[in-house]
Parts: sequence; C-alpha cells; structure tokens
Amino acid sequence: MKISSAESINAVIIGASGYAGSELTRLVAAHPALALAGIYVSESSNDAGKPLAQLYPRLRDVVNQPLQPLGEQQLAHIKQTAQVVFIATEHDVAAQLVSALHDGNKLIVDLSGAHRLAAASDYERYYGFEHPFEAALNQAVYGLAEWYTDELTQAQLIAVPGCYPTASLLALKPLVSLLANQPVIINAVSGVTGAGRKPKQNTLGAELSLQAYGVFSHRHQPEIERYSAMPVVFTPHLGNFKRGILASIYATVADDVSHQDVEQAFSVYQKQPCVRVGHQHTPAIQDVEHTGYCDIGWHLNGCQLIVFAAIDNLLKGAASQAVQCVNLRLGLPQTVGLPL
Ligand SMILES: NC(=O)C1=CN([C@@H]2O[C@H](COP(=O)(O)OP(=O)(O)OC[C@H]3O[C@@H](n4cnc5c(N)ncnc54)[C@H](OP(=O)(O)O)[C@@H]3O)[C@@H](O)[C@H]2O)C=CC1
Ligand SMILES: CC(=O)N[C@@H](CCC(=O)OP(=O)(O)O)C(=O)O
Repeated sequence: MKISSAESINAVIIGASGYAGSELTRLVAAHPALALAGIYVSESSNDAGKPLAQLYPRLRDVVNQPLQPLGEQQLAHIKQTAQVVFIATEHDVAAQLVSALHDGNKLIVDLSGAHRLAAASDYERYYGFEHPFEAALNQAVYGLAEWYTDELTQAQLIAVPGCYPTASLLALKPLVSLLANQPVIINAVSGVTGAGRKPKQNTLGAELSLQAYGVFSHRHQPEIERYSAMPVVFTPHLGNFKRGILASIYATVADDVSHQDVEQAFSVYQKQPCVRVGHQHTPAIQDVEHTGYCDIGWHLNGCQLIVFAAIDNLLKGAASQAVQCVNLRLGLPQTVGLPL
C-alpha cells in the first residue's frame, strides 16, 4: 500500500469507545494521511449510535461521528472498503476479527495481545482462550516501532506491543549484549486506565491503592521474554492514578562493562524521535503523560545497572505507537500525527 499526497487512506477503528480506542480515534481524525471512515463498538453495545463525544466531551468538535454497532453487514462493509483496520477490543474478540477480516488487501493493526506470542498454545496458557487463526501468529509483525522498522514497512498485520512490554523492551533491548547471566527484574506501576473502561471491582476508586498483581503469571512476561530474548522476572503493580507507566528495571552487567559502553548501547536511540534517554535521569510519568514519548534514565554502580522507563500507557503503550507503525508502513515520517 503506497499513498500519494492527494490521496487519503480509509481507516476504521473497532473498539473506539474504549480507553485505547478513543485515544486512537482522536489521533486518526487529526492525521493528514488517514480518513476516519468509521468507528465501531459491539453489536449489542449500550453505546451504539451515540456520538463518541457524548462519552468523551473533550472530543466535541474533534470527532463528530457516531459509534456504529459491528454486525455482519458492517463487517462486510469494512471488508470491502477499509484500507486500514485498527482493532482495540479484548484479545479474544480481536483474534476473531482478524480471522474474519484478513484478506491481504488491507493493513490490520491489532492493539490487543492476540498476535504477539508465537504459538496457539501460548494463548491457552497465558490468555485463556483457544486461538482461532494460528497462521496469523507467523504473519504478524511486532509493532515496537523503533526495533522492527524494516519489517513494519512490509506488514499486513501489526501486533502492537502491550503497554508494560513497550516500556520494558525499549529500556532492555539496547543492553542485551552487556548483561551478565543473571535474571533481570522488572517492577512496573501502571495507572488504572491500563485496565480498560469496563468497570471492575479492583478499579473502583475506593479500592485503588498501590498493589502488585499477576505475580509470576502475567501474560506480559512471555511477551517481554520473547522480544528481549532474555529471562525476566516481571511484576506489574496497579497504582491509584489515571494514566502512565513507570518501569524500574534491575540488571547486572558483565564485569568489564563501563559507563561508555552503556552510553554507546543507548545511542541506538539518538535519531529516534519518540525515545529520550538520559544518564542519571529519573523519568517521571508527568513528563510523558498525553505524549507518544518513552523517557529512559539509566544509572550504573559497579555491575549494578538500574534503568527506568516512563510512557503514557494509552499513547506510546497503545494508540500513538499504533499510528507510528502505520506511518512506517505507509512510508511517512514516523512522527506524523503523533502527540509529541
Ligand atoms: N488500556 C491500555 O492501557 C492498553 C490496552 N491495550 C489493549 O487494547 C485493547 C483495548 O483496551 P482498552 O481500550 O483498555 O479496553 P476498553 O474495555 O476500554 O475498550 C474495549 C472496546 O472494545 C469494544 N468492544 C467490546 N467487544 C466488542 C466486539 N465484539 N466488537 C466490537 N467492539 C467491541 C468496547 O465497546 P462495547 O463493549 O461497548 O462494545 C470498547 O469500545 C485490549 O486488548 C487491551 O489489552 C493495549 C495497550 C494498552
Ligand atoms: C493496569 C492493567 O490492568 N493493565 C493491563 C495491561 C494493559 C495492556 O497493555 O495491555 P494488553 O492487554 O494489550 O497486553 C493488565 O495488566 O492486564
């Protein structure tokens, strides 16, 4: 798929009323090369027919379209007319949608985890559903934009990384050759929008605190291990704030690794517009909130390396990274339409 300057690409968003989908809708509506051709929720959704701006008043006069129920007829219409389909639904729904829509004529961008792991059996183990379309797992390109740039220019199906893996992998991947053979520890805290808009007991205001969850069992552990090619101990934490992730990563470097070596490793991001790195920096969520940046800070003391990475979970951790990937796929500068 190539575009000329006079042409805009028809893009639809399924799951547009969710936290990730609504951010994505805002970015696509303002994107100079994309035309927002439809926004969808489930067929029986309570929000079907409502303008998106009724749910999110900050989108008044920004997105005027109504949310459409996704029935058979709408699915057939998307199949015939859309050039880019963004999916921001639950993982199992996304897997079914990719299976229904995948035809080689459109770019599918899946923000869920349904195409990030290697084998159908991983989905039974870590996601608790039977994957309907195993062949898609081989075809999907992992959308960590700074690292899979060449692959993304050819992709038909993009698996946008999870929010915790985005922060963790951007911090870890440059370091792989410097680390000693010791487990890497990742402790990451997320704002509550990471859990989605559907109400749940543990996301009620009165229940929120700061608490670990998913100990030794979170589905992002295999995702981080797959794309860093190293064993990690990953522990997510839910915080009592709305958005953002701070990952604190503890690693041991090999005996002869110097400050210059670490500096050199992170210079891989020198020309990357969405990643900002600083020696002895301690990144804060407020500095990346509502932006598509990942801020990284590193500290070396002898062989002990501590790296911090901060992102907005809904942007670099989901919606803006999805747009960054589409920009690469369309041959555009990767920052077009990104909130930087
Ligand atoms: N929140 C985050 O920080 C991140 C989320 N993600 C992933 O993105 C996806 C969306 O997450 P999030 O926005 O938080 O979730 P939400 O629960 O906030 O939104 C889910 C959306 O999907 C819609 N939906 C549900 N079922 C269907 C269906 N059968 N057909 C069409 N639309 C449907 C919902 O609308 P309705 O129910 O009314 O139909 C809603 O619009 C998930 O896979 C999540 O794991 C990835 C990275 C970060
Ligand atoms: C706070 C919170 O609940 N976070 C979510 C992660 C959200 C995310 O990145 O995404 P994927 O589901 O797309 O992998 C969780 O731990 O399940």
